[in-house]
Amino acid sequence: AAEWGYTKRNGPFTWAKNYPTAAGIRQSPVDIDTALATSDSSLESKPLRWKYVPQNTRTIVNSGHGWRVDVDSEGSELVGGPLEGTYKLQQFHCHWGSSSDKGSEHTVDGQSYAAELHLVHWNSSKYADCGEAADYPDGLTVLGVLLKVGAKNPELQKVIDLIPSISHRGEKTEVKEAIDPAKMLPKTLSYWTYLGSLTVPPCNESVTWILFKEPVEVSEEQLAAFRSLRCYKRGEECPCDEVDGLLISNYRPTLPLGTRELRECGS
Ligand SMILES: NS(=O)(=O)c1ccc(S(=O)(=O)NCc2cccs2)s1
Ligand SMILES: [Zn+2]
Repeated sequence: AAEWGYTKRNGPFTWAKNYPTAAGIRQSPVDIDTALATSDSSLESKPLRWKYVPQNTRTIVNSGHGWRVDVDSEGSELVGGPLEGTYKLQQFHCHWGSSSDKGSEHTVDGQSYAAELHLVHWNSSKYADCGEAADYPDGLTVLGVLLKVGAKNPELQKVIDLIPSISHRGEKTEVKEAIDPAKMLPKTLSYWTYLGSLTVPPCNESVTWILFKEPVEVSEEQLAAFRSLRCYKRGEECPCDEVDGLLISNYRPTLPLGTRELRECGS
């Protein structure tokens, strides 16, 4: 079957054909209608806490759908806020658009940001690994960080420096200079949280989303580097009808929140 992607032929509006969950009622991303958000004292009473081991960022890979930094989960942990138990970091990656007026997956009161960073965690209190956790409603938690155009982001620059060596699908390389995921998070830790899904096929409805309110800055040049990734393998012809197979856009448009609760913590 033709591999899913982000073009007219294989993009988000075609995914439900091969991945029926993509048509579910607990899908992500969503538009954050800030007027709908309810503040919840139980969230305020259990501050979100994380611990990452920068030396455990192992490899960066071109998945064909973007770049992804795979992490050795050991030593990491995310607890508190809406979470029961302990979650461990599995990987982090990003979504962007063909120009900086769009590219984030979540929108806030209808406003898109230039990109969105996702730190993917799995419930190590209940499941053996990320793959198993992805099949359960409380299996995964993704920390989302909205990226807006501004100053060059020094921590993300360590990722950008590696992009030329993973220009084509399937290419991967060691991350030699440790990347600290904690340094990519905003200063203020206010967030929105709701129950959703993976934003790529198989779109498992197993994600507790935690989206920070404060955007983090990234430069236009850094966004341009993301768009230089190719969605096809070296030596193969370009399958996608994207301008010479460049991954210029890899965000899923928003889905309805429906009857789901949207909670917030912090102003
Ligand atoms: N945009 S997002 O944060 O929702 C992600 C996209 C892909 C993710 S994954 O690489 O963790 N695969 C998820 C898995 C599927 C099956 C076993 S695990 S998480
Ligand atoms: Zn993502």
